[in-house]
Amino acid sequence: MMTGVNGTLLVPGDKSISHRSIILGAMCQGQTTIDNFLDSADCNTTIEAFKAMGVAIQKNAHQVIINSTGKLKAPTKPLNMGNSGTTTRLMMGLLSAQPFDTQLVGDASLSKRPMRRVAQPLQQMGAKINTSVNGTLPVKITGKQLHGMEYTMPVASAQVKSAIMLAALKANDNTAITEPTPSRDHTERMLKMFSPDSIEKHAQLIQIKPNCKMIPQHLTVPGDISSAAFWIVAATILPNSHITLKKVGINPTRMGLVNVMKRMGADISIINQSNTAEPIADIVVKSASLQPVALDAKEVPALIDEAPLLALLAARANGVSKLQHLSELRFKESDRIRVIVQEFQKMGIAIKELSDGFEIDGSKAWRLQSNQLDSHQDHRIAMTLKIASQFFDTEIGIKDADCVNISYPTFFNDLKQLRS
Ligand SMILES: O=C(O)C1=C[C@@H](OP(=O)(O)O)[C@@H](O)[C@H](O)C1
Ligand SMILES: C=C(OP(=O)(O)O)C(=O)O
Repeated sequence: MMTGVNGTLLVPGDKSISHRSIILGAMCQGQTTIDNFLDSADCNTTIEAFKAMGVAIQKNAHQVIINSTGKLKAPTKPLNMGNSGTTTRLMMGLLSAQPFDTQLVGDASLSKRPMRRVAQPLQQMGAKINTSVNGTLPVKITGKQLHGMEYTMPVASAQVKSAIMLAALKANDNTAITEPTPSRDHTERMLKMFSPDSIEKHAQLIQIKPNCKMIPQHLTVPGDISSAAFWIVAATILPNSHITLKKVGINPTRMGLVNVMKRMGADISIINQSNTAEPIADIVVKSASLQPVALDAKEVPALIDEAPLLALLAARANGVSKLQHLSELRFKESDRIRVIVQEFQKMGIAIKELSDGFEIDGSKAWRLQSNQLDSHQDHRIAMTLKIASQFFDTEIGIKDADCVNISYPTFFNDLKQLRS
């Protein structure tokens, strides 16, 4: 009998919220403390950037302590954004409005990702930003006094939205941002804590009032639903599974995967819910058989980082799923559409590439073609492939699997614990 995943797990802190807690804490005069901070490569990139601008940040086992004057100093060399799209784009907003110039550089993957989507709206506020000719890093930012603007977002992106909000906090008049499709709203919720007078939100309209008081906070980061997602999927598709994931963030703008999985027939219960600035709950998951599914464009932002896992679910469903509206996946740490197709085909999964997603026939048996898979140095791909590889008796290697350190350094230990 095939064994599944079983037991109780506390997944690490949320990556998006950890980044924002450093950025907003550094903008306050005084001490901010952060419990359950995600100690991962991407979040440490954000810490290092602020240290390079004179902010005192200490880290111990599960707490980060920020002591800031509320003002940043000019860094003495280019700021290294590593692999982190969130750090880069949010910092572009913040740095555009500083009284000094900066340069941002990143690793090979980040240096391919589009930055004009952030540079252009910021330029409308008066920012001076030079990207490479391809619209990528390295980026040069000449600090300026910005003005407010009214902006309707062409792409649903929390990173672009947050960059504009951070720039707007230092502009000389108000800014209004309209989101056609809601994306994760952590910046809005956290800004309401750190600077209640600076933000009003009515449905998809966000209004920012600049130069309001920023108040340091003591906050606890919820468990990352995007990390919990690997176990939610593993427990669903591996027979004889039953897990409980404790204190996971269940912000509705992040719940797309769970909603789609329930439509597919998954057995997921949300219990012990508590409502703080970010709602949290325990998530209980048992094995289930799945129906094929289709996506509505509007639900995609709430599951964008979980799309590789959705492809895996479709590959276990009892029919053909056409997963579309996923073209944003081509601009992540790898082209996640091309890479998922290539690596799933190595496991004999019946998957076809579409311009904006995948067509997957889960009713066809999987047949391993190669016992060496490739993460393409993309953390979410590495973890998705590791869960998929649990279906085979043979040992399967995953190239550059240590890239899980970007968002989930304890992933392999947690897998061992749930499989034992
Ligand atoms: O704002 C954030 O913290 C994030 C927003 C999303 O990116 P986009 O804004 O490009 O959709 C997501 O993919 C990323 O992992 C984290
Ligand atoms: C896309 C991701 O992150 P980022 O954009 O911050 O690199 C991710 O974590 O899947």
